Amino acid sequence: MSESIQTIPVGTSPAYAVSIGPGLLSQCGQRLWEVLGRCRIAVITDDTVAPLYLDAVSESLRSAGVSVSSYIFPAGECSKTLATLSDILEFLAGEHLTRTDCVAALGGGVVGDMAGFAAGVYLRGIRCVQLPTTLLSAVDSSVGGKTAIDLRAGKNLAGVFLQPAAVLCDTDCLRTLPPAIFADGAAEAIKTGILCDESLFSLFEDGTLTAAPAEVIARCVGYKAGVVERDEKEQGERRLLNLGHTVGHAIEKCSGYRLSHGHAVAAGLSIIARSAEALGWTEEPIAARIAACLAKNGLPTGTEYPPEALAEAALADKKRSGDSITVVIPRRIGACELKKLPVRELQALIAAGWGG
Ligand SMILES: NC(=O)c1ccc[n+]([C@@H]2O[C@H](COP(=O)([O-])OP(=O)(O)OC[C@H]3O[C@@H](n4cnc5c(N)ncnc54)[C@H](O)[C@@H]3O)[C@@H](O)[C@H]2O)c1
Ligand SMILES: O=C(O)C(=O)C[C@@H](O)[C@H](O)[C@H](O)COP(=O)(O)O
Ligand SMILES: [Zn+2]
Repeated sequence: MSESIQTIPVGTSPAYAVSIGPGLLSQCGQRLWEVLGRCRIAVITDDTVAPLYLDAVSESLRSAGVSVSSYIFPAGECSKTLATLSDILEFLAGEHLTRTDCVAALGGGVVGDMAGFAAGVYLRGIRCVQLPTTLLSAVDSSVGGKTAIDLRAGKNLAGVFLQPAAVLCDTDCLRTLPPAIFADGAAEAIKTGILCDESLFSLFEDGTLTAAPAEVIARCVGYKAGVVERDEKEQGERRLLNLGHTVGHAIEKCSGYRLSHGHAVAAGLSIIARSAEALGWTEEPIAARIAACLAKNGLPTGTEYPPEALAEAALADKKRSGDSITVVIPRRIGACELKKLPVRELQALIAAGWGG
């Protein structure tokens, strides 16, 4: 194995490894053979990623003796639907994949969530591997086993937990990302810094990623792996990973999913930081520093959708339980906490941080 590849173990049951470094897609055949053994692989990808990377993946798998087929759907959040899930499931069945076979998600978080969901329910569950190609999928969505589709009622409202059998994160893929899509990943990495690591947050403060992306990816994955090992099914601590998402998901829904997840989460992070500070819940002033960091990375720090609309959209949040909702509150950069509120107080909480 190459020296420049870092490997992070994720101690869930079953356990798996996240490999991070250059050239991994062209080595995926050999690497996946070692993890999966003899099987057929159905590669699920989108129509932006396919022309860039599908040939390299298919060729590598075939030269390792793996039989490959592929399914391509239109890129973007608007494909994260029951209709796409149904099409993927019909494809897997039409290809006669069996319980010993595997789905490979080649793409960003949308492909990862769709392919993971399909693998999790096809034949009541077959294996899945994640081949993330966006910064967001590298730092966040390829690890931890959440999969989902959006429903008319809200974001990510149906899904299953399915830990991948392996994650191969080829950092060369990040070179073809348009700046706005790179920024989406920065939003989740900045979130991770606010959750656990001020020095990770600081890497983003001058607006250019000064550390190599592989280092940032490894630090984000290392933190997420620990949280997921302790709370795989989100009974407690894992809810912290939703920092900025109660408002962020509401913004995505209000925009008709035209605003990207990363951009919406950035606005959600800024709003909740301003709210927490205004209500005296932070240990020190943090909101201006968080907003400046996000803005330096080309991300929004607010939204046009009013607090009433956001609070209404947030009623579908999975951290709601009856008349209560648990929100993630930043205390300082590097430490956050969960706070349970009556749902009726959510609009006032959002309003406290809404203006920029
Ligand atoms: N499961 C989880 O834990 C988790 C975590 C975070 C986010 N998510 C989900 O992930 C999704 C967002 O993921 P995303 O930001 O990767 O969006 P995405 O998957 O829509 O990718 C963004 C765009 O980039 C294109 N693209 C992908 N790789 C590329 C490359 N290397 N070069 C050029 N273009 C490329 C895609 O085709 C798409 O058009 C949301 O649906 C969000 O809910 C899930
Ligand atoms: O892995 C997690 O747990 C997260 O919350 C990571 C989030 O960045 C991600 O967007 C996740 O899909 C949101 O989860 P949801 O359960 O609120 O849909
Ligand atoms: Zn997210």
